[in-house]
Amino acid sequence: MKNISLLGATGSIGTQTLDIIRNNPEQFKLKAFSAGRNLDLTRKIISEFQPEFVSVQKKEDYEILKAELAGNINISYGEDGLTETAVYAHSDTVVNAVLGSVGLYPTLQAIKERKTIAIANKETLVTAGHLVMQAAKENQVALLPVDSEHSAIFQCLQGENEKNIESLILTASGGSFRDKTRAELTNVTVKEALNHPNWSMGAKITIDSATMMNKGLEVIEAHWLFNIPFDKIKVVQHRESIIHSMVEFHDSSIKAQLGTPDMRVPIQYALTYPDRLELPSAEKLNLAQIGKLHFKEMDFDRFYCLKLAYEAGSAGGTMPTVLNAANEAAVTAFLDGKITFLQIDELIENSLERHNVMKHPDLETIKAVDKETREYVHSLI
Ligand SMILES: NC(=O)C1=CN([C@@H]2O[C@H](COP(=O)(O)OP(=O)(O)OC[C@H]3O[C@@H](n4cnc5c(N)ncnc54)[C@H](OP(=O)(O)O)[C@@H]3O)[C@@H](O)[C@H]2O)C=CC1
Ligand SMILES: CC(=O)[C@@H](O)[C@H](O)COP(=O)(O)O
Ligand SMILES: [Mn+2]
Repeated sequence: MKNISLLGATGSIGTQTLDIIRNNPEQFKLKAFSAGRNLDLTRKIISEFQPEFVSVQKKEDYEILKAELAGNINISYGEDGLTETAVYAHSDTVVNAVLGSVGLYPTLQAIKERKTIAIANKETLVTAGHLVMQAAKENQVALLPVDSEHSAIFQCLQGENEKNIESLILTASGGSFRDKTRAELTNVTVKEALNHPNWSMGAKITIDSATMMNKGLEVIEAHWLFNIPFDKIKVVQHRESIIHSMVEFHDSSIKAQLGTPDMRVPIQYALTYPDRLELPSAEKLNLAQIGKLHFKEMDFDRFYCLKLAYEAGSAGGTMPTVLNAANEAAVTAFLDGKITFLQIDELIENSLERHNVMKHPDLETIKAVDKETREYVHSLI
């Protein structure tokens, strides 16, 4: 039995994780979870899973729940509450499915408590991958990828020696606007941007997918998870999202992991690794029915955010922290209707250009750079 703390239970990854827990009561028990502002779903999760601990984002929601639940469950709130969820004493496994770099500190604390970490929250690895990987190594904690591309690479690497890797090849669907030219992006709407061709996901990652920043964040995530230099991490456009990613070896052999686009597969694998469980509701892949798969070279001028991410990742130090914070602030502004789609890359590029990189930043420096970058982006909007 795995006892689970779930960060971001009310989100897209969070609710799919709950599906897996629901369908495998002998294997998994939800001990603690965090939510953001969705109180209705929070109540439903408490009622169905009867956890011991819950945390919400805001104090006012905490007060409401506290009155309703009358001492039957431990409740907390805010960033402290997220960390309390992550380090909850009766949990051995943390699924980090919260959104954004707010997930960094809880992850570091959970690692110190020697919890196994299933990580979907890529912003945490982009913001301070060096701190997370160092903490995981020092505490001998497993960091299991949930992101579909990284799960694919992780699966391809089973039984392989990392010294034989030639390159990692991440696949990119191209997102909502993949068939538009850059000029055609001038007047696109939030509603259009939220219409991903293959995946049903939270709003922020769907916009990241449309700008191709999602793949940029994933390149940096892969660099940290698999300890591979940036010049050995490639991206290829693949519109069907059937091949989730590949590993090329020195002898020119390439291994790929395939499947229909369903995040429950990588979530479940992170929870059962090195074993597997059945997932009866997952649609089986029928290649004969699909007939053709398509691949295309990445165009770095068209998908400018991917270029920015490679540059920030290669510069290292605090540069990826700036990339992530500027992107989080710009995407929120786009979703709120305050800026246009093409202003997202502009704001990120401005933030990167003015930043003097600091090498080997500690947690306090990371937090300060993250905060200062968000303030800078807000000052430009
Ligand atoms: N969705 C997907 O298929 C994939 C997602 N990922 C990554 O997983 C992470 C989660 O993505 P996704 O599930 O799509 O996102 P969602 O927006 O659907 O869910 C985010 C979750 O985090 C909570 N949350 C948001 N902000 C805060 C905050 N400041 N404090 C506390 N809780 C907060 C939300 O609460 P509430 O809704 O209650 O407000 C919700 O539970 C991201 O890092 C994303 O990049 C990676 C691969 C695939
Ligand atoms: C499901 C998942 O892992 C997402 O990160 C997905 O990969 C987004 O697709 P694209 O970024 O390739 O459009
Ligand atoms: Mn992904």
